[in-house]
Amino acid sequence: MSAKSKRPGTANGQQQQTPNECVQVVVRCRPMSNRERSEGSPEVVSVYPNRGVVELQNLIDVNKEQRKVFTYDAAYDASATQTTLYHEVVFPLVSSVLEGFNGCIFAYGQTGTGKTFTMEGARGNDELIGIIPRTFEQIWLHINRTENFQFLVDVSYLEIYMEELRDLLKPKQSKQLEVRERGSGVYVPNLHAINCKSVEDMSRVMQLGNKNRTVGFTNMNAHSSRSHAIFMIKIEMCDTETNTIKVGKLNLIDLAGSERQSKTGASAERLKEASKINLALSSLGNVISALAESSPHVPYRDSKLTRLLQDSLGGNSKTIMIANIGPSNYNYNETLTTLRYASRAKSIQNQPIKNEDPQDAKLREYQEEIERLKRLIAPQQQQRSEKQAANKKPRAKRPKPKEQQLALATTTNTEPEVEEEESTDSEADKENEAEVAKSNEELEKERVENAKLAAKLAELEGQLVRGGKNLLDTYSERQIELEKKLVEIAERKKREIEIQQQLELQEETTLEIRERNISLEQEVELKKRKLSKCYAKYLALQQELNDCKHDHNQDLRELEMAQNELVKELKRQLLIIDNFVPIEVKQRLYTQAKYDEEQEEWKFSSLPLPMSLTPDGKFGSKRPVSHPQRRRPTSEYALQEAKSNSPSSLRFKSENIVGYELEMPCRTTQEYRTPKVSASLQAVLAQAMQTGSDDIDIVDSHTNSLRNRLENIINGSSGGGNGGGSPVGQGNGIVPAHAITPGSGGVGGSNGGVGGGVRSIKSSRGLPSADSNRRPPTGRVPSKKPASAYPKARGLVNK
Ligand SMILES: Nc1ncnc2c1ncn2[C@@H]1O[C@H](COP(=O)(O)OP(=O)(O)OP(=O)(O)O)[C@@H](O)[C@H]1O
Repeated sequence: MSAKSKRPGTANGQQQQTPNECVQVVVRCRPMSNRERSEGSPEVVSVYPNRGVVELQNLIDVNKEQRKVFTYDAAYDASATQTTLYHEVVFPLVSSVLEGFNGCIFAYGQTGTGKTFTMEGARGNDELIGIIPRTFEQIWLHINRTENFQFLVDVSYLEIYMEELRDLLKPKQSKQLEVRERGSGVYVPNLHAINCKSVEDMSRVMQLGNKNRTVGFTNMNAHSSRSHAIFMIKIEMCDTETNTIKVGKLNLIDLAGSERQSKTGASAERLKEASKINLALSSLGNVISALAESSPHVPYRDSKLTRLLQDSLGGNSKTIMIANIGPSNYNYNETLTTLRYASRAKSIQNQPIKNEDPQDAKLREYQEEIERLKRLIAPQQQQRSEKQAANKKPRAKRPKPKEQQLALATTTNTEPEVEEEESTDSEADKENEAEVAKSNEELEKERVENAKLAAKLAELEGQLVRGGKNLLDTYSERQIELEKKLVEIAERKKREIEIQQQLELQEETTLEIRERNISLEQEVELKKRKLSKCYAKYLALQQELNDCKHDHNQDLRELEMAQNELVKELKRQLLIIDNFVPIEVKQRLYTQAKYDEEQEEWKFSSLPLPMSLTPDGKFGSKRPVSHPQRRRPTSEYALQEAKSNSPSSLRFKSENIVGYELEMPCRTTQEYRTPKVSASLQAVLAQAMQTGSDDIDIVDSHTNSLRNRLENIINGSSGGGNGGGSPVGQGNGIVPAHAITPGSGGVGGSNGGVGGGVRSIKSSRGLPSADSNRRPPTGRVPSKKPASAYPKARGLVNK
């Protein structure tokens, strides 16, 4: 979704738009850790809080630019206290939230640089409490001071662990949490919210959530956050005089730290976590870069984290990014990356909106419900009291026909029938009593109903907090004054930094203007200087590009390593499945396993147990029952299977593992195959073997020429003597090694002809003779040897 296309609508009530506002970026550098000190790693970060400047020194590569300077909205060194940071940076933002704006503060940085310390603080030390608990105090101080206002404060707490949303206030909730979008921004349906009425209530909720948060040990941080945690506060405020409602939402985010696997010493599980953390953080980096470059496409949908931060980055929220860094040279590359992202984030523009009279305000709903309940209860109470009064009065006897008769009788002086009169009287009394009992019953019912309504009314009214109630209980006047002064000082400091930065900028421009007005010669000089400046900038950019490439490659390598680890783990598990899980079970598991695209994980669909109909007509399990006389529970089925010889019964013979045959490794070599030798040559060889000689040398594999040469040798054995003119010396042929001597006629001096494809085949007797020992095994023709004295008719000559 593009940054421009994504603007919250005004469908739900009025949303007052204010001018665009940049994301406020603050850098905080923590002190050197004990480990860094003991390792003697030098400090390479210099912070100039008065100018909002951070300087990073490069001690690693002398060929690169030595100092890198970054400017931010504010910069804090190791000496900055939690209170200073809160008053100077966070206080104004929370004040805006209390006016009905959306606000977001997120801590970003490498692992172990103090994100959790900044957001939550150190537990058990009031001076060191972090931003989140301090916002509780500011919010309730404001509520307790504000008269004629009703407040409704709800708190939620969630984490993103391995790309999955988890409700930290209801960790066992089975419903899958999702990020959704509507007119007023992103939200998480079904996320549990707890109503709070004091600082203590909110602290309790925070502690409850922290207990459920995923943390772990790494080499870089003993208490490392393995998830991104988001603490959400929603404050609805109603002006009781004008009856207008405002809603302020504050998201306080402690991100998990980016980390290098090599430094954190991650195990397989930590590696998976780290790769998800790094992926989410790199998608956050991509969103920041896209927004900074006003790219038409902003990849919010790449991760759950960026989806949740959609309103805070390029959306309708006032946002503060706190970039945490470490001072040591050991973390130079990570610090540089954080400073670069922080620098880019400065140019992200948001369009904060004031949420006035939103339709979905719970407070309005509650007020309407309270009114309705009040309207219901009041007339019922009146009716009840009337009824009660009526029941208490002695009931006037109804004018009965008999009384009328009596009256008539007195006037006419006739005698009434007394007996009849008495019986009708008692009947009327009975009727009266029944009526009273009935109305009492009705009254009781109404009373119970009313009590229920009153309880609901009390509950709803209890959730709403009236402002301006117990100001003096919470803070004394002097404290309030002090707070005001602190905020004023913070404002002044902020302005000072701004002025200082403007001054520096103006100085630069004045210098440029002055330089512009000088002579031509100087202009050349100026241009040269400008050129060198540009060149330096170009070099710096090139350097940055190289660094980015290097970072990218490193990320890639780490991902590959993570992938390798995962593949290894997968192979191990497959090996276990292949060797230790029975085939039927394996097949059943494979058919049951389904990949859930949405959750990106495998799930088992449960298959019903095989059921059969028993003789008495009931369904029973097919699973065989255990045999009673066995040492360990064994089913009938297993016993039957054990007796049979089918391959599947192996698992029932004894223990599974013992019953399986070993899987032998596959063969990687081939059987030795004797080379093809022509029949004639074989015959010759066989003949030669019969001579009982030790070694025979055969030179060349050409059968025909072999035959020729053999014949030559056999026929012209006399020529084997001195000066025989044999063709042997001319190249290929079977050469009786001893026959080839320098002095042997045609052979002499023609050793070159014997070279090339010389092969040596030993006789089956294997061991070389004493003679052969003397001969070099290279197949080269010995230079001096006596002429052969062996029978020539056989074609081969013994050594
Ligand atoms: N400004 C600071 N002053 C003193 N100590 C600090 C400061 N910042 C961080 N620390 C200490 O550094 C250590 C690591 O801090 P913390 O756990 O907050 O890092 P983190 O960035 O949240 O790490 P992770 O991403 O692994 O969760 C803690 O012991 C913390 O007390």
